[in-house]
Amino acid sequence: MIALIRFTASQGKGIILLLASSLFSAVLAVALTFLIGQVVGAVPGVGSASLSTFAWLSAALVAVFALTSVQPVLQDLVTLRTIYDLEQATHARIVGPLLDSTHISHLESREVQDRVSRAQGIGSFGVSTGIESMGGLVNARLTAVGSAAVLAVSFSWVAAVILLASNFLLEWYSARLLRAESDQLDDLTEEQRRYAYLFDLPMGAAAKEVRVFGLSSWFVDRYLRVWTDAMTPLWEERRKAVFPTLLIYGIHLAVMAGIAVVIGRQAASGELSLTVATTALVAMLSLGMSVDGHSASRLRRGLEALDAVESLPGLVAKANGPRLMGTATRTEPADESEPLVRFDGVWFKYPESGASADYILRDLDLSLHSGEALALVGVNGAGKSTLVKLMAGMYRPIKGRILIQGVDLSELGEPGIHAWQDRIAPIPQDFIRLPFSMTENIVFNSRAGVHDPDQQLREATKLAGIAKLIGTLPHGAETVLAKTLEGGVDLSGGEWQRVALARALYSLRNGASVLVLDEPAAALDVRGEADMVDRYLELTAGATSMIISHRFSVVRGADRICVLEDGRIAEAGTHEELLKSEGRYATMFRRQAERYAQGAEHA
Ligand SMILES: Nc1ncnc2c1ncn2[C@@H]1O[C@H](COP(=O)(O)OP(=O)(O)OP(=O)(O)O)[C@@H](O)[C@H]1O
Repeated sequence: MIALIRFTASQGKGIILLLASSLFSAVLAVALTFLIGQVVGAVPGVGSASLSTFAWLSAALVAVFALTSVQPVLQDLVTLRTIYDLEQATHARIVGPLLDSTHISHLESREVQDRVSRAQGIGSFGVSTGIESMGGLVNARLTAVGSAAVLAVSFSWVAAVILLASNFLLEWYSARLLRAESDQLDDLTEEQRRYAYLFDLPMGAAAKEVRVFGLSSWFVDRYLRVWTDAMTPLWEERRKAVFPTLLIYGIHLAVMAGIAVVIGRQAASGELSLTVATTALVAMLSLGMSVDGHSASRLRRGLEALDAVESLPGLVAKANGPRLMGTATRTEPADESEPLVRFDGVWFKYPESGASADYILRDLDLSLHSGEALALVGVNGAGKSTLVKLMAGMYRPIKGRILIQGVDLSELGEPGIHAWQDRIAPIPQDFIRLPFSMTENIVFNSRAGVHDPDQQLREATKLAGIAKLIGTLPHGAETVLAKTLEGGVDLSGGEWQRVALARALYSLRNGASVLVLDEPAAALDVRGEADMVDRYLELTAGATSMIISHRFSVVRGADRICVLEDGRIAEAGTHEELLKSEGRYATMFRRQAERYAQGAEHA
């Protein structure tokens, strides 16, 4: 609770307003109780009060009643503002540690994913719902205390204590019920991710395939099955709880009815005046209805969500291995003779792949020299993309070192790794496709400080072969690349690949010096591929480059080609040298060349 208040207080005055508003609401509830009794007792002809006293009391009652009616609207305004600020702050605290790290192991960690789900609030019971409930709970508690005091003073402290005990029983029970339910939901974070994924997929990434293969009903069926399987135990628990719930609520109602009967009898026998009887009855009703097990449970969930938010940075750090304590930020050469990148006896397998999984890279040695155009080939799953991710410092080797111009990546602190990552201009296989303009897709936000960014953009798009395409777009380079947005267009896979190439070339002209192309021609047609081959040297001019491709036409122009096999570099040399040595490369190249030749014959 203290943590929640501290967190809310850190977001500004919202918490003070929220608590003040709850206090005001409780004061109004008690005042209403008191005034109803007084007004009834002062009705002309019933009590001894004068007409003017009755009029004043009635006016006060109407005023309090009016305030009671307006108060929820004010409370909503305060709550909405506070919740809005809190949701933003919570979101920033969740996303911050996930995005801040230079590594990405945490994004593949199930433990981190579960913690993120909890931080966001499972079953939508998050930090902000907890805060919202805190207001309701404070209100309920103060109303209960005030009403119990009025009941004790006006009627009987025994009745007040019994009703408080009944309230407590009811609250304890409903809180227990909700706790059991939310604990069950906690165990379902993976299932929730699975059905959320199945829900999004047919409307997003797999929209086209789902339709072409007629998978719509299969997806709906699958989604419902996963969802039903996940929810069935929850419903079963709810079903089992029906009878005990009726029983507990029945006891509570019986207690209230019992007190009402005693008050009524004492009023009828003249032991209680009409004012006191009415005050006691209203106080009893107000106390009996101030039970709020839901707010208490939601507050507990909010605290748990806050706990998850606060522990997330530690868990992210744990998933990425010991924190980078290195202080080196330099990635400029200490020794000019050192290669730009050197893998030195590197062993690697993915952190989440388990102890029994085989290593993907095994004692790998590889150097990439400044200004060199290096190509990496190997069969599917050989570990080429993995090697690039390691080179970019997104994962750490399990054994061995990766040196950047003589400096071990593990000796660089986070700023050093950031600086190194800034020097890499990549086109990964699953490159980013932003639903923004063509310009934003290429330059991101890096126009500031760039000399003549428009000219640079023109050069990059020309070199990537999309200058003509931009000319045909309705708003030129400012056209939004998403059909679902107004004025937006959809690009073909090959066109997107050229946009990604333009992005890499633009960043190469603005500080980056290492071009990494992972299957850059995968979506290009024959002419596009030939064009890329012809201009390979032009594309990589002035840069150090690493190109990965299964298309040998693309890699043959590289200064050096390395064959990755069984986790290490099995062969290395120029295209001609490797052909001459009649090894693995030569076999793969000839097989592909034959297929191309056969294809040409049949064409
Ligand atoms: N994030 C990951 N977590 C666990 N295993 C992974 C992950 N990414 C890749 N792998 C596994 O690592 C191995 C190497 O994958 P990688 O993508 O590096 O191969 P590749 O040589 O680039 O393959 P391709 O030519 O098909 O692109 C594969 O067995 C793959 O299943």
